Amino acid sequence: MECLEKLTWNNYTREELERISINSPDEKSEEMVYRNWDQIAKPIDGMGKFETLTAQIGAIMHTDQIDISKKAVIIMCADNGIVEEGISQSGQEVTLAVAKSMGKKQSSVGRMAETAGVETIPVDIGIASKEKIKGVLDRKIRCGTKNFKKEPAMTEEETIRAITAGIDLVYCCKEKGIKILATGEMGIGNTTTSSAVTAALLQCKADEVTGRGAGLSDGGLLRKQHVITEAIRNYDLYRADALTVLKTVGGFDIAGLAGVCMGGAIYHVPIVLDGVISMAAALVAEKILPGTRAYLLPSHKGKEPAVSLLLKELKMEPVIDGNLALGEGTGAVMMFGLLDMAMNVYNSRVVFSDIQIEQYQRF
Ligand SMILES: O=C(O)c1ccc[n+]([C@@H]2O[C@H](COP(=O)([O-])O)[C@@H](O)[C@H]2O)c1
Ligand SMILES: Cc1cc2nc[nH]c2cc1C
Repeated sequence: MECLEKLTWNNYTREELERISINSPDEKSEEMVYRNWDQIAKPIDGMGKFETLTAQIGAIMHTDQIDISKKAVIIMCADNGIVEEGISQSGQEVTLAVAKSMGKKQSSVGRMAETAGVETIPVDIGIASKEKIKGVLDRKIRCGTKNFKKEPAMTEEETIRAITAGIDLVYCCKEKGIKILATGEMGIGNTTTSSAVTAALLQCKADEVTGRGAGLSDGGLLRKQHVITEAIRNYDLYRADALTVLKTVGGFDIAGLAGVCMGGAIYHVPIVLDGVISMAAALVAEKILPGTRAYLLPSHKGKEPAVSLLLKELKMEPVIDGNLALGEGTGAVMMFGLLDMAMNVYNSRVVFSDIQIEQYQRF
């Protein structure tokens, strides 16, 4: 646990961060996982997407002897200055309240994690309060971002510190014996920042990617779309690089989660993505460190409109299509439950000879 108590890394400069190179996952291990699945007494490809996902996990871990028994969800909690513009149904105080509940393992993700046997790691990366929260790791960069309608949300130095915190947490979790991680977040206003980042990076219109978030009136939705459109125009974001987009209209939570994605790629830890905020962070990570995508697994196709475009861009096909819009890492933790079932089949090694049947051959 000690490693998790404080940041163990120095911060990067932009140049140092961009110079990190990501290796591809191990194709031999991937092939071996597929071969093992074929030996199990079941129809060929019977486990569908779970065969692909577990082969990806094997490739990331460089083994076909897959162990994902120890799992955790890293939940980046932060506030967003843009909330001043009336783009969320909820007030900023909700971020602190839910983070406190997470510290007691009582929020939605806490209950789901209890069912799935997953550790929750809530992180204060920028909640708008000076309060130390029990059960929540302190990686606060600042008490909330600036209102991006008026000025960039973060400085470049703050953005890179948040990314570094995410990378560092993956390292600490790996040291602790955690084999696979999920991403989660809590932050009122973060569907606005995620939609803005997505629109800028995918060069699409705000109304294509902007939804009602945690529940928003028709008027609120129009305001949200307008704020994003104006920011893209005023900061010329269709022509900006990913780090600039992130610092201008993103948030500490998205930056921290982009760091978690990068950490997965650097330390060979599979990262299961949650909803729209996690996916926007994944896109940022892939743009800054190409190749990161291969270390990321989708979990669910959520309700926010940006999700479809993000999934297409990241070339991901999630298993769960639940219209979820909860965040906190709930969809990713749900996916852990399904992966555990798939792994139980895989590791049981009940092969064709066990049931006195000749193994099917692929044709
Ligand atoms: O994960 C998602 O896809 C998702 C979709 C809609 C809302 N949320 C959660 O709702 C909060 C953001 O909603 P909003 O309307 O304040 O931007 C934030 O705490 C997210 O965890 C999350
Ligand atoms: C209560 C509440 C809980 C949440 N969890 C994630 N986002 C949230 C938004 C609200 C409003």
